[in-house]
Amino acid sequence: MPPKKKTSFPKQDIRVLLLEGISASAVEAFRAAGYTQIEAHPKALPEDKLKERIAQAHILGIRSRTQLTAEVLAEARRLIAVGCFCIGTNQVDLDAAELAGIPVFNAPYSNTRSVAELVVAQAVMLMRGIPEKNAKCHRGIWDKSAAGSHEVRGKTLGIIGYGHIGTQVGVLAEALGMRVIFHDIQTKLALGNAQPAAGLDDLLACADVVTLHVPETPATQWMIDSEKLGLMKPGAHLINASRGSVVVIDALVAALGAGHLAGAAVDVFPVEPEANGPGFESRLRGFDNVLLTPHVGGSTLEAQDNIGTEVAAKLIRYSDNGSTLSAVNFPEVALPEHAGSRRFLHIHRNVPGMLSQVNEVFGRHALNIDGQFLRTHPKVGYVVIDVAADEAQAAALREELAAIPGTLRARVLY
Ligand SMILES: NC(=O)c1ccc[n+]([C@@H]2O[C@H](COP(=O)([O-])OP(=O)(O)OC[C@H]3O[C@@H](n4cnc5c(N)ncnc54)[C@H](O)[C@@H]3O)[C@@H](O)[C@H]2O)c1
Ligand SMILES: O=C(O)CC[C@@H](O)C(=O)O
Repeated sequence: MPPKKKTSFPKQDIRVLLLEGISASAVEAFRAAGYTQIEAHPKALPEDKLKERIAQAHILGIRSRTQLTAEVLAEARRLIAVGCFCIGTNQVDLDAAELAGIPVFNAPYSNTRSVAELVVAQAVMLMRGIPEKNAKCHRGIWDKSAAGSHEVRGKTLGIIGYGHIGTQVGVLAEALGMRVIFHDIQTKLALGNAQPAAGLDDLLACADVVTLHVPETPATQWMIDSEKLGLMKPGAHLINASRGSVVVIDALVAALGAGHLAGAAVDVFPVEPEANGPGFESRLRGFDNVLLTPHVGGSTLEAQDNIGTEVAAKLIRYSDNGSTLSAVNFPEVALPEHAGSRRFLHIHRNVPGMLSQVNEVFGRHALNIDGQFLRTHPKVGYVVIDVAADEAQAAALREELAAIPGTLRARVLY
């Protein structure tokens, strides 16, 4: 049998657009998989440019800066998948993407160790008063004093959000002799000697250092406000390397200004600059006892390299094979290889009778189905059908599938 050609998506026609300085390892992965149209930008694009570019892209890679709103996604007529080359996916309207038939992938683990290492280092720096001492030395002031400077050993670290990062922070902190308590909305296996706190307020009242590791959700938005900061121990420290929307900055400024908190380390901000260079504004600027970093918790070469490979592999697998395993917004289907068959992907609104209409299309062509895989979410269904169709049949079948009312995306692989 002659080798089957791809009918609707030859790889050389697939345009991959990577924004925000995604690691070169992603470009290498796409190239190694046979993709040739790969464009990588070091920055995020302004919204008007993004709308223009997303209309042409088949695969889009972003980090935390690019906002994929419903309005932007409405322009994404050709887009088959989005890769968030990071953990957070709050920058994407996941429901709108799903309803447009676009699976979104991320890298849930690859930068977690980098964040955990930074946070533990920040806890040590804050407890020693190093941010002020560093600032004073830069101004030529010698302040050799132990006042306000403490070992972390024996002190209490309170972790809010005991997930992939929070648990690693706890393990590393215990290795330094800290007592670890945590608060999470889910029941979590406590690692080492960590203990769940009786609740958020209890954690805030007990911890010498509080560190935030929650995702951005409606419940975590502005979760640390003046009331919660007021519950923290006088002289305690706050670390936020989660999302800028979790802490009310004006409230933190007030708590620091009043001397209620001894210091803070903040890596994420409610508004972050679009690109590197001047333009970072924050009321926290100018506090010697505050460590400010430009959202670099996960920015190590090791993490970025791994993320590039991991997310590119997920996008390539979906593009080549249709697997949506680990998509964050989409019915998950883990698919075998499909040598010897053509593979049709049909993404549709999850309404009664859809599967029978899909099967009727194949029935009309008197084609036997080699394999069928279906998963649904409340609003969206994803069915994959393997059939031994020739190229002309495949093109006709794809058109007929695309014409079924309620179809969101219809593709044929090879
Ligand atoms: N600064 C950075 O560069 C950087 C890097 C990576 C991740 N992050 C941020 O860190 C967040 C956490 O990452 P992760 O890998 O640990 O995620 P994760 O999903 O493994 O853990 C998050 C934990 O928070 C808990 N949680 C959710 N809502 C909560 C609430 N209201 N109160 C208490 N707990 C709650 C969840 O149950 C979960 O256990 C990410 O969502 C991302 O926004 C930042
Ligand atoms: O790389 C980024 O832009 C985001 C890093 C981090 O916040 C994440 O969500 O993984």
